[in-house]
Amino acid sequence: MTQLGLFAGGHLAVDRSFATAHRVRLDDTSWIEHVPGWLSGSDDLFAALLADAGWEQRDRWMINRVVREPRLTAEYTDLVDAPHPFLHTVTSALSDHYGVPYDGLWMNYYRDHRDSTGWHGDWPTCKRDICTVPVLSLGAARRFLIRPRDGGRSIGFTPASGDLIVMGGRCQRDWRHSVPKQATPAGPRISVNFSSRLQATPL
Ligand SMILES: O=C(O)CCC(=O)C(=O)O
Ligand SMILES: [Fe+2]
Repeated sequence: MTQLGLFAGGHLAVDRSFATAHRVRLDDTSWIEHVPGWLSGSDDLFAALLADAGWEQRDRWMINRVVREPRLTAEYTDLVDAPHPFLHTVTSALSDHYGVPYDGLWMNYYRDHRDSTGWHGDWPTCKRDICTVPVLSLGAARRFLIRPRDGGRSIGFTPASGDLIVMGGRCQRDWRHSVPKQATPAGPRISVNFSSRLQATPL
């Protein structure tokens, strides 16, 4: 672990060696990677983002009615506006390791076990066949599922606070992912999704 910053008494660091990374091959062209314990000091980052990010309740049209999204969202299309300085360190470590120039953030705040994200592929942040999408988990552990686009068995992960889940290859084309609601109570969770203008631009 390299120590990269001290904020609000907390020791924040990322593992630039990605020593704990475990890659699962989904099919010939898609993969998903779990990196347990990648960020240390995650509770401090969680608390700071909860307090300082610009959380919004979004509504969306579903066929003919407006549906309130079951989570809050904070979007930073330009990394310079990131609500915490350590997010710059996190982003540069991810860009160096995965070879993608990440330059934006998309964050979800799941207030409790009733909040969720339905099955989807990332759009409009991934307009290329091949995209690498890192998602950093902070706070409560929740299930993260991925399944083939046309249906089939899902593969599940339970990223803990500080864990990274990375979707790669054709995941956003051929697979769908979700964070389901759950029956058992869970505390709040934030996910930080990293985006890149490059990947958002079709080839
Ligand atoms: O919260 C997560 O772990 C995933 C969120 C997600 O897939 C998204 O916002 O596109
Ligand atoms: Fe997503």
